Amino acid sequence: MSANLFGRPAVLFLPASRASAIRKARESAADIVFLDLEDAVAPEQKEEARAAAATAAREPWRVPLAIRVNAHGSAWHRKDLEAATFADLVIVPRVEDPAVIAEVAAATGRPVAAMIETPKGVRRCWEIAEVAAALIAGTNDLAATLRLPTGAGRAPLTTALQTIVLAARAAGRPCFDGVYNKLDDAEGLAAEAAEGRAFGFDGKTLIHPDQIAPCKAAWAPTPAEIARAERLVAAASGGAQRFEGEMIERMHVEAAERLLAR
Ligand SMILES: CC(C)(COP(=O)(O)OP(=O)(O)OC[C@H]1O[C@@H](n2cnc3c(N)ncnc32)[C@H](O)[C@@H]1OP(=O)(O)O)[C@@H](O)C(=O)NCCC(=O)NCCSC(=O)C[C@H](O)C(=O)O
Ligand SMILES: [Mg+2]
Repeated sequence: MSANLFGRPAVLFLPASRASAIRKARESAADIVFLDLEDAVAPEQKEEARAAAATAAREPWRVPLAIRVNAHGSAWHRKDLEAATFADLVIVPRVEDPAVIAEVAAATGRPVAAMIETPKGVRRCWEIAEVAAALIAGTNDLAATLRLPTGAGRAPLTTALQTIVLAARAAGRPCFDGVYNKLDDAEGLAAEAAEGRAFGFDGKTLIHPDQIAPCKAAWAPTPAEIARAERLVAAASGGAQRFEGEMIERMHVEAAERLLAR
């Protein structure tokens, strides 16, 4: 499957080593599932996780199934690529060089998405977006590599997040926001998801099934947005005009049509 990743806001990560999570993900309302072989899996479980990911990826899924391999240059990367040949999409963490994407695509024959999670990755984000199937913000690693103090929040990440969205849009690729670590804070998750949508991301990566519904709600157009879009499309005359006290032009009509199509 060469999956269309647009219009799929809820992207669920889970450790491939955790069988119960794979079962839960299959039954969940996630729009894309990422089986992780990297940071969610302890070194002594890498082999087992790789085998489980390959088995899961061979089975049919209702949604696109991705495998996140260990970083290029790590001890596990090469073997992970063999498992990833069964997935719809391969995710490569800590990408800093577009050549890595080309190499992984050649080795697996699969579309390859890049995680941007270091300053060097942000610096080459534009080139990476040209060859990657999607961009994903790795906000934990970004915070770590920037040496942000605990609790610094997202303000110091603004330039990186906006660069990821700009690079993805310039290349016509989908892009996904980073994860929200606080498992029991549905309100905080909803706020961060709304912020991600406002930034321009196509969706958000998630770490627990309980985060799926608030994420989908954040990306779903509200009844008020839908009603306004319907009125705007009906009123559109082709050029600049007054609409409910605001100027609208072609791009506003196109945005309203996109929203209605969703
Ligand atoms: C964070 C967790 C370790 C919490 O686990 P736990 O406390 O055991 O959760 P629960 O008791 O609430 O679990 C209840 C059941 O739900 C299943 N479950 C839990 N999480 C998931 C999931 N993500 N997907 C599917 N199913 C899930 C459990 O298996 C339980 O099932 P059952 O036993 O049948 O009742 C855990 O939630 C977790 O591991 N989350 C994902 C971690 C992960 O994938 N991390 C990698 C991505 S984050 C990252 O690295 C981003 C990036 O790289 C960056 O730098 O920012
Ligand atoms: Mg990371």
